[in-house]
Amino acid sequence: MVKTIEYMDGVVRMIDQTRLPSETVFVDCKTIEDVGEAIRGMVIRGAPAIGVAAAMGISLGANAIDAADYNTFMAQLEQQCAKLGQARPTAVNLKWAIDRMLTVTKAHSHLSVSDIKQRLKQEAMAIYTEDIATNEKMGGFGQSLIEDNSTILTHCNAGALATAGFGTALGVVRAAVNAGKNVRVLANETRPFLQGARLTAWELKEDNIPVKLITDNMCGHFMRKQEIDVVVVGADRIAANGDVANKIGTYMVAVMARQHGIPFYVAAPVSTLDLTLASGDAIPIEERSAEEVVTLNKQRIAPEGVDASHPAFDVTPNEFVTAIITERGIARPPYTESLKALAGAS
Ligand SMILES: CSC[C@@H](O)[C@@H](O)C(=O)COP(=O)(O)O
Repeated sequence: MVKTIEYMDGVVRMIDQTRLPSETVFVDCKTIEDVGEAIRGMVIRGAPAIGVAAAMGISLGANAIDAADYNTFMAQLEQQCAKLGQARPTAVNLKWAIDRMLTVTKAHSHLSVSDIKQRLKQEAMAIYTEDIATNEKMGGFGQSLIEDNSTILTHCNAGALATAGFGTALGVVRAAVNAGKNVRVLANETRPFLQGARLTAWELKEDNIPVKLITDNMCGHFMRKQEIDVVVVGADRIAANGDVANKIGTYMVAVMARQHGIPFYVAAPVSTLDLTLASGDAIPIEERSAEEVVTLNKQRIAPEGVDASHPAFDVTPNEFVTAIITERGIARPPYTESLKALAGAS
C-alpha cells in the first residue's frame, strides 16, 4: 500500500486524495502554508492523518523561522499554528497535534533554537509512528467484536488513507482479516466528496479485501434484508458523553442500525476524544462549499443558481453507539465514565 504521508529532507509528501482513484500522484509541501492548503483542500483528510500532517507542517514552519532567541521563535511559531488550526474545524486531531507540538516547544525552552527545531522534527515523526501503532492496537481490540463471516458496513474513509497507516475503522477490518476471519465490506459512497467510492473502495481493493460499493441511500435496504451484520465507522471528534461527530450521513446509518438491531461501533484513537465538550452539541461542524453538492466529480448536476447546504459532518448521539473502540480498550455506555477512564489510562 502506498504511504499516505512521508516527511523527508524538508518536504512533506502526501498522496493526493483528491485525484484518487484515477491517478496516483503526490503533492510535495515545502512550507507550513503548503500543508495548511493541503489540509483545507482535502489533499490529505481524515482526522488522524490531518493531525500527522499538521505536526509535520509545524516542523517545516519551525525550520523556516529565522530567530536567535526562544521568545521570538515561540511567538512566530504560535502565529503559524493559529493559522494552521483554522484549516478544518471539526477534526480535533488538528488541535491535538498543534497543542502537542507547542507543549514540546515550551518544555525545551532552555535549548538553542536550532536544537528545538530538531526536537520538533523528532516529535512529528513520533506522532507519525505512534499513529500506526495506535491503529494496530485499536484493530486488535476491534476485531474481537467481529464474527467470522461478517459483512461490515462503513461510511466515508477511515482507512490507511485517513491515518498514517492501517486505519481506524478499516484497521478493525484489516485486523479481522489478519486474524483469519472471513469478512467483506459494504462501503457507502459518501456523497458529496465520495470518500467511500474513491478511497475506501480503492484501498480495500489494493489489499484484496472484498468490498462492494453502495450508494448512501441503499444501506436501509441491505439492513432490512439482513445483509449487514455490523457497522464500523471512524470519528472526527467525540464529546465526553460519547456523542460522535463523523462524516455527514453517519447519523442516518446509526439510526438505521438501531432500528435493525445491528451493532454500531466507532473506532477512534484517544486523540479524537474531546472531553472538554460535555456533548456533541458543542462540536463545531465544518460547512464546506456548496459547489461540492451541486457538482459530482466537477460535473454540474444541479440547475444553475440553485441553493445548497453542505455541513461536512453530523453528530450521532451516544445512545446509538454500541461501543467506542480505542487503542486503550473498548468503551461502553455510560460513556461519560468509560471515556474518562480510558483517557486517564496510558
Ligand atoms: C479515521 S478518519 C475518521 C473520520 O475522519 C472519517 O470517517 C471522516 O469523517 C473524514 O472526513 P474528511 O472530511 O474526509 O476528512
